[in-house]
Amino acid sequence: MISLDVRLTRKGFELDCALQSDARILAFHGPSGAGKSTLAHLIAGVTRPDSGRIVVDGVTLLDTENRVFLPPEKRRVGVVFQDALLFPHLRVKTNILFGQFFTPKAERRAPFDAIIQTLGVGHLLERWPATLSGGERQRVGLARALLSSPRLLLMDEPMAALDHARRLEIVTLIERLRDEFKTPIVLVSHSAEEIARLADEAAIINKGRIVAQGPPLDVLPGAARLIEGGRFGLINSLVARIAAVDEAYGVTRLSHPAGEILVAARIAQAGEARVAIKATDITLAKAPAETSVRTILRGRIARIEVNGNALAFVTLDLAGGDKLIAAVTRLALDELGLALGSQVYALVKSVALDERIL
Ligand SMILES: Nc1ncnc2c1ncn2[C@@H]1O[C@H](COP(=O)(O)OP(=O)(O)OP(=O)(O)O)[C@@H](O)[C@H]1O
Repeated sequence: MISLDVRLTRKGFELDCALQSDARILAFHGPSGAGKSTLAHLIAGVTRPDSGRIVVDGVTLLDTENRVFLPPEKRRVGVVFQDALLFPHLRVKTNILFGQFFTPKAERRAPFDAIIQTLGVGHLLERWPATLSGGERQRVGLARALLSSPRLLLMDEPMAALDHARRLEIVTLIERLRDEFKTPIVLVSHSAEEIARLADEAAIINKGRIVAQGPPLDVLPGAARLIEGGRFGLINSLVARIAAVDEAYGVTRLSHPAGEILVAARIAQAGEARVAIKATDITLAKAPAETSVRTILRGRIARIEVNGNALAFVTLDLAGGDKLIAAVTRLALDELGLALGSQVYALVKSVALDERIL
């Protein structure tokens, strides 16, 4: 879907990035000032590199050697930024229709009605942008971007300006866009939890370089040390089957191949639920002892990533195939004699429904 190799020098900042990806959702992640937005701007065409090449979906957007530079409006890269920039003097409907303005008629594949429906903006069409809430503005911005039948949807911190409820709404929406419209997405995000939930691949950018690329759970632990407070942001996201609601105690039991998960809430829905488990809320044990912890998952240590000096991120292969990352001290690992390949139990003190965390 995307292949790029670009260089750009600014005063005090040098970017030199090469990557290839076929991910449905590729995330750019890294510390502030690393160059994530700059890379996004290079793909969108609003910034020119000193040299390089960018190909999306087989179309060359930029090739300095051969003097190719498609201007932003010809790239068909749908752009959604933190603050959806809508034209204030145009009603919502006209703002959305503007999306296809630069798309040649023959290439206008995006179904207006389906987009309006998926994004739930039908009732907003006659409104003025100034009267919309942040979440509504974001949805209108997305509708406009999708209507351009984009080869790629570029989202730069689309959720940063939203509160928790709106954020969840947009996360769910992005999942639907990915599944229903099949538009590849590049998501710039400083939130490890957002990436773990949405992306199938993450590129970690530090000081203008891509320092790692791979499945989120493989590369996020290494990236956590680059980011202030990063270790607190690592959250696992597991899907488990709702087995029973215990009305007397107000808890819900979920069944996962690695063990039972107990959520301290009544879950009204049936079927499956997605739960969030913070890496720092996990204790590792060699055997499940008598404790108050009620979520105990069986796994094997697949990877140990030392973070700074004291802390280690331990990736477990859980029974059933999921991965789980725990943040524990290196001291504890050594004292327990835990190493690669060890069988362990992950004791989880508090499990939340994913919806509450995001
Ligand atoms: N228009 C610009 N002109 C000059 N320098 C810029 C410009 N935009 C960004 N920079 C600089 O380029 C570097 C990379 O910035 P960029 O915005 O790409 O980082 P980022 O990873 O997106 O950071 P953040 O997470 O804080 O948004 C920084 O040193 C920044 O100060």
